[in-house]
Amino acid sequence: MSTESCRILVMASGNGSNFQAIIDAIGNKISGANIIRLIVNRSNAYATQRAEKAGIPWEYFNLVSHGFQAKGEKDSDKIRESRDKYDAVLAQKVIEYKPDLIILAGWMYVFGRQFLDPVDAAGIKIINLHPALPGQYDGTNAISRAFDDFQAGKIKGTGIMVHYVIAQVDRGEPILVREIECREGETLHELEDRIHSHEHELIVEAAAKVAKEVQERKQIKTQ
Ligand SMILES: Nc1nc2c(c(=O)[nH]1)N[C@@H](CN(C=O)c1ccc(C(=O)N[C@@H](CCC(=O)O)C(=O)O)cc1)CN2
Ligand SMILES: NCC(=O)N[C@@H]1O[C@H](COP(=O)([O-])[O-])[C@@H](O)[C@H]1O
Repeated sequence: MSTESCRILVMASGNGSNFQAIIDAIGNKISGANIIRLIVNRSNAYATQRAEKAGIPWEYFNLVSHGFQAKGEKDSDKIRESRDKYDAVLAQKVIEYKPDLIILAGWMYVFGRQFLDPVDAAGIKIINLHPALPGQYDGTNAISRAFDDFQAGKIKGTGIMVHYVIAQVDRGEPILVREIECREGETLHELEDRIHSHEHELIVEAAAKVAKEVQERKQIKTQ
């Protein structure tokens, strides 16, 4: 029986070290899956270099650079309108590539329903890597916020998770969660490095888990 491969599309905004972890795991820790494309929203994202080296097609698609929002726009209604238009076009773009799974690996843009609803209707799952425990430090700068709270004696540790993506930021169902202790005397940079090394493991574990579920679902459909 032919095994249907899970088609993975990755979205990133920066360095792409988690994207690299996924690339390196394809064919071993992540079986029956292939990365069909990378989409970035920052032109200087090093993740694009990683895609080039790996022979993975990539493209840059940005809210301002591609004409959806005027540079420096401050009007909230215009911003909402431009984000909705960007989301709708991005959704159609992604759907045309026919991924089974979208992995947000340091994708620093909040999707609205104009993206989420069409992608969901197309049966495409979206998962996100976030450097915090469920319900803790939603949004950006999660590691530095946890570091500050540890320094202030408010927490003893933090963690990371991979979760399904829903409209409410970082509140989707967790897939995998890993607690990470904070250490006295550790610098923010040292904590960030330690967390990133755990992330590279967790993102691969989560991608493998979801890709397997997708494969099984596709095999059932072909029977
Ligand atoms: N609808 C959802 N969109 C996204 C989710 C999600 O759970 N639901 N996860 C994020 C990833 N993320 C945290 O894990 C995150 C990334 C970025 C932001 C944010 O505030 N972005 C700002 C721009 C910030 C910047 O450019 O530096 C914005 O979108 O205006 C919050 C959370 C991905 N999307
Ligand atoms: N809220 C989302 C968020 O903070 N994501 C974080 O961006 C970094 C991307 O690193 P990378 O570009 O080296 O993969 C990772 O630490 C990831 O958890």
